[in-house]
Amino acid sequence: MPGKQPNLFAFSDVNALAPALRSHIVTSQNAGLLRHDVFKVAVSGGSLPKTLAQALLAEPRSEEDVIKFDKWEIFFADERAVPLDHEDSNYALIKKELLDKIPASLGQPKVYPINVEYLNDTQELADQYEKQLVESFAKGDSVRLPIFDLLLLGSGPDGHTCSLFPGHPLLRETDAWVAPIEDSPKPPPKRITLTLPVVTHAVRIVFVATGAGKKEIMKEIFGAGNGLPCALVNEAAGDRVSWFTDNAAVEGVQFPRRGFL
Ligand SMILES: O=C1O[C@H](COP(=O)(O)O)[C@@H](O)[C@H](O)[C@H]1O
Repeated sequence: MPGKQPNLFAFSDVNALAPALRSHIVTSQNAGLLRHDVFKVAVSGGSLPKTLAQALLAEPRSEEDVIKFDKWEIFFADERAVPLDHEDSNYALIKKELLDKIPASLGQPKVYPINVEYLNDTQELADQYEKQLVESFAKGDSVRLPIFDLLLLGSGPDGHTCSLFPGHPLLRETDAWVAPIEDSPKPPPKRITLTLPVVTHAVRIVFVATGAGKKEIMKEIFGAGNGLPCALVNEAAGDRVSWFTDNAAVEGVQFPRRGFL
């Protein structure tokens, strides 16, 4: 892998991982607030929200460690074309795991769910979500891409991230910021997702991958020339990417660059 390499932070377990993940997120938050007085973040579903909640709902260890939720704008890295209270909804998951548990004293984030009026037309669902991004990021100006302060992503056991799946033509999308997918190999089939250029242009990108079930795909992602979506993000974004894993997920994985916290 040429150029700057992604960082890897591996921990004994999720309890050890969570405080380090929090520090990384807080650093990103504080940089975002300095830059534009807001913290623009996109989150994934799957196994991530639980770990994220463990990290973010812990007591701050100092004044610099405070999560300023009232300054957060939370978008979805991908979402399934289902109602917001459906068991497959990424919004429902993050709401249950995190949003509903944020103490009022910490302030509440501005959250951008999909517009469920368009569930039957995934192209329109994606276009409407992109419109929300345009309103938030461009504010009347013309911008080529939305630059998130932070993306919080998962990696599926097939190497997918967001709803960008291995070998799918959507990986070649260069114009749209948000795209529909109607043939997701992982159910449910109809979804929308941030596209690869949006993902790779974020200021920082975090992957959280835990458990022995991720070990084999982690070897592939960090192997040569596999074209897996997670590997494409690593290649394009280099050291703006940080992987937070437990030891079980990275047993036997050769990392070009191992970080220490
Ligand atoms: O379908 C999805 O899967 C990925 C990975 O999920 P995980 O449970 O293996 O962590 C997730 O990041 C994505 O948001 C979700 O829609």
